[in-house]
Amino acid sequence: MTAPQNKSFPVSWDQFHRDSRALAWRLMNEEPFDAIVCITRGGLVPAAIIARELGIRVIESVSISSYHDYQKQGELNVVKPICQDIIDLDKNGRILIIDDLVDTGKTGRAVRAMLPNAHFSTVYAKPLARDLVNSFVTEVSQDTWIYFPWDMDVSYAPPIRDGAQD
Ligand SMILES: O=P(O)(O)OC[C@H]1O[C@H](OP(=O)(O)OP(=O)(O)O)[C@H](O)[C@@H]1O
Ligand SMILES: Nc1nc2[nH]cnc2c(=O)[nH]1
Ligand SMILES: [Mg+2]
Repeated sequence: MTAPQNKSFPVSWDQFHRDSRALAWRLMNEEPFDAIVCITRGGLVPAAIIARELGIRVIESVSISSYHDYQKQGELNVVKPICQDIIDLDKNGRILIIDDLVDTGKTGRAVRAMLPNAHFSTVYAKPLARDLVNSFVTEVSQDTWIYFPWDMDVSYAPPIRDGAQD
């Protein structure tokens, strides 16, 4: 159980695109990769952006779910495992694992165990799991919840003097 995540970090589509591109720039130093394994669902969007920037056309997914009740993490459930062809490719150490973020690190650790030689990258990282990833773009504090553009909608914001929250 981690501290309550009572700060918020909303991310727009523009910002997420820019941050994912920044990660692709960093990965230019680690190339070449034979394939991307994205951790769905959150890893799908950054994987698409990075695949485009680095010219990677082999994309596999591994589906892990553990946040069954909004911010509450429960038991880890591997909904779709990685196919054997990709596990075999890991021997060459040229697989890139992509996710949107690491928080406690529980999800990332499970995928790391499946592909021990892979390079693991996320767009955002919280301190508890920062050392688990080989590269990331932005660190946010452990008590912050990141809101991704696909989880948000445009809505009315009351004026600051009427008690708007930041
Ligand atoms: O480091 P952890 O504490 O394990 O949390 C990180 C994981 O949590 C989120 O996925 P989630 O389980 O919510 O599923 P989703 O990607 O399908 O939204 C996020 O996309 C990461 O995969
Ligand atoms: N959207 C979102 N999902 C998460 N899963 C674990 N931590 C987070 C977070 O900060 N934001
Ligand atoms: Mg996820």
